[in-house]
Amino acid sequence: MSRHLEALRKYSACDISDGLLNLYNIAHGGYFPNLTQWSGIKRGTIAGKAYTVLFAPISDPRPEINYIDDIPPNSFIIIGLERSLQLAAAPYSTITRALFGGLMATRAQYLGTLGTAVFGRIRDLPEHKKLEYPVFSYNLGACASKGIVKPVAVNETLSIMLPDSSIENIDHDDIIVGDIHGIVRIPKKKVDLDKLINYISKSVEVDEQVADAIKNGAPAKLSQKQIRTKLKEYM
Ligand SMILES: O=C([O-])CC(=O)C(=O)O
Ligand code: NI
Repeated sequence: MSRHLEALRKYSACDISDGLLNLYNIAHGGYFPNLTQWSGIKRGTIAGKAYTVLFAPISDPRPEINYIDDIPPNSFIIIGLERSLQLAAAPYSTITRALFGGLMATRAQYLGTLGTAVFGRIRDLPEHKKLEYPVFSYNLGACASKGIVKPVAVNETLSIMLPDSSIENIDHDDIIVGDIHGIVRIPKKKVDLDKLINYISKSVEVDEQVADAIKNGAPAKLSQKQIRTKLKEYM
């Protein structure tokens, strides 16, 4: 695993989001809302390279592809539905079929994939739990995807609809960090990873100092303001 992925695993999705917002002014700190982590929570933070998979309606002219058998190690599989199938509000998609299941997870894990995030439904939850394979999704489902939607492309940019109907993209090889809070995208085109990781390490250190001050009776707002000024030199 690359040095950057190893380093990012030491932090929470919240820490990464702070860095992306404060250092790069990235919208929403790179966070994609409304995903639940259903399994693999014991593994802690997962940081992998986005391996994007696009699902389209069965009527799409592109043929169905096999995306699962040739995934590079340290990937984070990101499954998205075409724009026309997405909703801004719950349940976030018009598709009730599950896009990922236990057999896919078993293969992904065998290939050294670190986790899967599905902007839609997943099934076979007990299997993901037994594998301790990290799976994130909007919701659960029972029925397979066949006959309704199909995977049509890998490693193309995915467009994900947010609750305000705006669109955020995920590109192939972006770094995706996931934990119990959901997933955060580090856009490879915008971010210097050494600079980001250095900032996050200082920011976590400073937050520990703020926590110590608060435990000793100092007011929270004032402590945050005073102690966090130290971070300016890393920006
Ligand atoms: O059959 C499917 O569509 C997916 C599935 O359940 C599995 O991967 O186990
Ligand atoms: Ni299954």
